[in-house]
Amino acid sequence: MSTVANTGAQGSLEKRSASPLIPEDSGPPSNLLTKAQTAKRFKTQGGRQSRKHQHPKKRHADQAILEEIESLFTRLLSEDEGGRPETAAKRREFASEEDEKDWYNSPPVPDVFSKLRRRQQQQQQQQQRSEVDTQPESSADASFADVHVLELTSGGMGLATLERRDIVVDRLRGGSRAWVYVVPFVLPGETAHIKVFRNFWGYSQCDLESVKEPSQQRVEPPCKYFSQCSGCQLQHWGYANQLEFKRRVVENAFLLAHRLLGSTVPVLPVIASPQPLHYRTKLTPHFDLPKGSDIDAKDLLIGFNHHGRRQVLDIEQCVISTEAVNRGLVAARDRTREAIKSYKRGATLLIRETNEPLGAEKGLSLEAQPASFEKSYVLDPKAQVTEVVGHYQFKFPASSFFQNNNLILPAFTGYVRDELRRLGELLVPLDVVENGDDSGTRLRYLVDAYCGAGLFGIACSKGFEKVIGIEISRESISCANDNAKLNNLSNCEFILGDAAEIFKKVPHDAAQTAVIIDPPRKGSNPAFLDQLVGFKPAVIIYVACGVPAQARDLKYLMDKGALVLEGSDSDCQEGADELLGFAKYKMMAIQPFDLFPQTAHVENIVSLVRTDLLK
Ligand SMILES: C[S@@+](CC[C@H](N)C(=O)[O-])C[C@H]1O[C@@H](n2cnc3c(N)ncnc32)[C@H](O)[C@@H]1O
Repeated sequence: MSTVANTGAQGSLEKRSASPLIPEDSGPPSNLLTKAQTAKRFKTQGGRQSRKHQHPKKRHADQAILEEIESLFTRLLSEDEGGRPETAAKRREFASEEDEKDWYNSPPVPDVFSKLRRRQQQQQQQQQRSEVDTQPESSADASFADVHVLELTSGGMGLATLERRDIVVDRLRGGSRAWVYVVPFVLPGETAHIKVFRNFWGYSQCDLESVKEPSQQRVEPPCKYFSQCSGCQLQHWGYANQLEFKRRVVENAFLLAHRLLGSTVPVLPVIASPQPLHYRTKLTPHFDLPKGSDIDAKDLLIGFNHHGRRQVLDIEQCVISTEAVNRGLVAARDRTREAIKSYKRGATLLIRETNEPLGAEKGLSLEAQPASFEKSYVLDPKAQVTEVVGHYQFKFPASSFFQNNNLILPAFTGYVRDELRRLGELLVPLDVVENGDDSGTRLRYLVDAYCGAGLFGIACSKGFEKVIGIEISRESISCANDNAKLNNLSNCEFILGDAAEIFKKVPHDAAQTAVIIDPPRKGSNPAFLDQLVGFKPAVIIYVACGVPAQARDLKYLMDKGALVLEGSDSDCQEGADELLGFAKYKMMAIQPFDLFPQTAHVENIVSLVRTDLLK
């Protein structure tokens, strides 16, 4: 099978391979980020710290890609040595800052833009000199190459090198380094023909021209827009392989980026979405309308960003979205086209599925009711949407936050509920501590921080005396309180505010309290985390849609001494938490979930317990 992603002149490789593409005397890009820079990355997930004084190629490079390259090299070395990642630290450093700059300033591929300019100039000169031979210079172009894909980044981009894996490992072992090509829509182990379109500090961004040696794991993408639409990254990979890839993404984020885990807490296999297609309950296609343009409705492009172009790709159907959402997409496109004259600029449309339970009496719990729904869609952002998760109903405005894969939500919330029960049983029962008898239960209170419309607080409320949620969106908090009433729950209260403030408002004994946190993709922040471990809840369940940010937050707790790894010295410092003013936690499980099949996104749930309360 050979996939052609782009058409374009096939470049000659002879010219390129004649010169040494990878400098012999070169070291790995091990010092791309200093410790201080890494610390500053806390502020944003992407680590966009001030780059004013950096070299332009480094300033514009994607820091996340640089880290992934670093992580890949570290792993290649450690795998090769059959040992722990730490062994990679043996690599030779650059001799000097100048040495480092020189290497990054002269990538093994020439500056593609200056080359293009030179070629244009040559062509002009040639045309001026001779009117007879107008044949342009052959498409021999050093920006084409065949590369070997070693791995995918957490965003699903291939990291490839000119040489095969074993030669790259040899180079790394010898203290040398390899230039990396970042290529979309490829798989590990494949050989791809690529075209470089931009060079950065240590890597080149490429278009995929064709797959020369496909992986056996490659499958036919189910969507005709795949490789043009920027929405999905993994449709060309079998679903089981996607799941294993996501497990490794979590493992790498924890184990390698932050040396967080040691080998004591394995990352569990990813829990799959019940359906790898037709699961998405919300779509937000958009269209552009340049100022003053008088576009014909039939020519209007409505869809998603075209991969690698500043252009909208017209999308008629989306295979990862539900059938109701696809019906809504048709209606939204028609409606927009009909009303095109009323738009002055482009806009983003909203399509959201709503699941009205059939036969459910309004305001009653759905317990014991048949699970049949009328699935329809809404296009108005203010329209009320209903979702049913297990025995609970949730209502919220179409534009506000709610998880977008409702098929997996019973398993997702059920896992958190089971984890609360399981961890509660691992703790010393309350009355043993208080009265010396063992009849009491430990976890009586639940805090749901970043609670949205109350999903986790409500779904896990059973068995808790009191649930308190906090959320910064006024709209969501009002929905959360309404949802508690809708489900006849009198033990739930949702408060408007910043999550970092919640612990001042929790009147309950921390040693009997579990906290669920589910922050946005950028993760939490030191203010919240300090208060969290200062409050000292018995159990913490951290739900994350941004795994790198989650790993960073846990590393913060580890550096602070609040998260201890099994066997580490701080594990045995009895009572130190009393002096320090925060509790110490142990990681009990790392469970990823696949809420977004076919894309590179992964959700991850980490469970922590207070070490001094463990039986
Ligand atoms: C990933 S969503 C999770 C919502 C909810 N747990 C769910 O699963 O439906 C994150 C939520 O955090 C809220 N949020 C963001 N920053 C916050 C802050 N500083 N304090 C409280 N809530 C915040 C957002 O409004 C959003 O509803």
